[in-house]
Amino acid sequence: MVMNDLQPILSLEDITNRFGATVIHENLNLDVNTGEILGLVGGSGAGKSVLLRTAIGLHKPVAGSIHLRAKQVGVLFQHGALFSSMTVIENVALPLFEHTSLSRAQALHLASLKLALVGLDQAAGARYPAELSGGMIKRAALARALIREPDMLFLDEPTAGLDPISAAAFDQLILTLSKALGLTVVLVTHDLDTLHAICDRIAVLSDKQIIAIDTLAKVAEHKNDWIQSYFHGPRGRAIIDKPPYSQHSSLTVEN
Ligand SMILES: Nc1ncnc2c1ncn2[C@@H]1O[C@H](COP(=O)(O)OP(=O)(O)OP(=O)(O)O)[C@@H](O)[C@H]1O
Repeated sequence: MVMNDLQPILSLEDITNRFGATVIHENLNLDVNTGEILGLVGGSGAGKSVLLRTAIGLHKPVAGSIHLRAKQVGVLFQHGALFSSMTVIENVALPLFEHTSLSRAQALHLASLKLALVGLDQAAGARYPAELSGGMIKRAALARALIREPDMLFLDEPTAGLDPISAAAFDQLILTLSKALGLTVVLVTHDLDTLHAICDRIAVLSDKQIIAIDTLAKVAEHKNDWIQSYFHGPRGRAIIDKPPYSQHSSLTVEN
């Protein structure tokens, strides 16, 4: 309801994570709004993946609290490879095999619907992961993340390893699905194009905390050194200075 939508779907409060003596997060706070696509950025090793794992309950912080109000969560892990010994459709259906009492036939039928949703046909579903392109594997992994009808998706570097055209197509798929299904999305990325094309807000993880969270344009104005070099280096400038995809009337993106 409206009242619930005003509440963040995810709140991380005063989170501290450490491995041995190494502190990764210290009194970190982050709110994710219902329905938004939030991009989480930060230098290598800043703790983005650990934060994502903390949010979904796979990593227990040494201090702080997590309020996750999503009814169902889907996750696409950074190295979320599909099982090579199973066909693509079996991989997508796997969470249903494991977590529901659906029959095998029912689970496979639902998996085929999810494959269609992400733009993969039956022939792709019948193949083994090694027989798919990188872009198709990402799509299959996304179908698996969607199989239990999540209202929130966590994506760890969804476009890593994709060529620019496949990455742009995957960005647009995430955007379309998010808006069509009302999904809240948190995505960890190094991809400036992704941030620019689909993220409503950007959160910057640096020095163990979220040091900025706002629109791309506003975050890029922040005086922090990492933000300046990330958003205003040669790659960042090209992105910041161009209009979002939605204003590129002639752009078509295909896989
Ligand atoms: N299970 C673990 N045990 C010990 N150290 C860990 C563990 N998991 C992560 N770390 C350390 O925590 C730090 C943050 O790791 P994390 O993977 O979250 O970084 P990241 O921001 O996602 O980096 P990248 O952008 O390179 O993927 C790193 O120094 C990493 O070595």
